[in-house]
Amino acid sequence: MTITIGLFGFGKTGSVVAKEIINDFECELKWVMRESAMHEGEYASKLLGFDHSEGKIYRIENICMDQFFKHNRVDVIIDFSSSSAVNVYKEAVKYGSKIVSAISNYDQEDIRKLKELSRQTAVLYSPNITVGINFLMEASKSLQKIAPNADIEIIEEHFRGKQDVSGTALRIAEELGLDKEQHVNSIRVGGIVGKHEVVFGLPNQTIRIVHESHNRAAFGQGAIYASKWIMGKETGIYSMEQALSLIMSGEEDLEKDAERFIADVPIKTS
Ligand SMILES: NC(=O)C1=CN([C@@H]2O[C@H](COP(=O)(O)OP(=O)(O)OC[C@H]3O[C@@H](n4cnc5c(N)ncnc54)[C@H](OP(=O)(O)O)[C@@H]3O)[C@@H](O)[C@H]2O)C=CC1
Ligand SMILES: O=C(O)C1=N[C@H](C(=O)O)C[C@H](O)C1
Repeated sequence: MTITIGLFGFGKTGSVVAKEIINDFECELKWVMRESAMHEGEYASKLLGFDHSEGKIYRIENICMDQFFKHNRVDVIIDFSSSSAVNVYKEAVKYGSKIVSAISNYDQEDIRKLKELSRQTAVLYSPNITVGINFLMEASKSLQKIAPNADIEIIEEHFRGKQDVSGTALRIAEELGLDKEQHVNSIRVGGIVGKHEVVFGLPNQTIRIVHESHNRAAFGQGAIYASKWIMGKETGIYSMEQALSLIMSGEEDLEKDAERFIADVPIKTS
């Protein structure tokens, strides 16, 4: 069964996520929503070098919310745009769409609205939607149990233009019971896609657990994994940890799932 997807955001990350969705045989990109008029009415697939037409681009201010979602219903909305988009896709939920939000730093009112939507549909929210960062979180929690007296610092590194503190790093601090203001250290240099390091300081040695996203395709693969997982879920709010729980518990073979992440998925030609 093909999963139909509506994508919010076609920027640094959304444009790469769109390519991953188009490349996935089990998914169909129905539309892309963006803020500016750039490429409005064109197809994301054509802009990304495909021959076929998939993922028509719309400008958010030019759509009639209710009519658009009524006539362009999708199974899952994936959000790589901004905090405020939640005010828009609440209309889509009326037509049964589920939500996978990757927005890393919601403002308080918008995160409340997102949680409100989870009363009507299944919502998965993750500030870092890669499979690997969830392994880092589990490993860090395990190490903290083994070495409860270690000093712990979190270092997050991103591209120079990233304004906000990494939502992932804040989540890691929360999971480890650390003061987010005191123990998250941000570095902004060059074009770093995303690196998170948890440093455990012991009297005579240091242990570091590091996750690095080398390509924004990692976020697309994580969002697609989450979209496939959420299809079978009832109304409620979910995390990426929950979506990966079978893999994390060893009950599911990552190798089997890793095919989605590491195999060269043949590009659609039709
Ligand atoms: N959870 C995760 O693992 C990850 C999360 N992120 C998060 O994804 C978000 C986007 O990151 P990034 O791609 O670097 O940002 P960019 O600024 O490069 O792209 C943002 C995109 O969203 C569009 N946009 C902004 N506001 C709206 C809106 N209200 N409705 C529809 N479209 C909108 C913009 O439109 P236009 O192009 O027309 O201006 C643009 O295409 C950030 O919150 C970032 O933290 C990023 C990577 C991984
Ligand atoms: O803005 C980004 O690009 C990223 N944001 C997320 C965050 O703030 O944690 C995740 C990823 O590291 C990339």
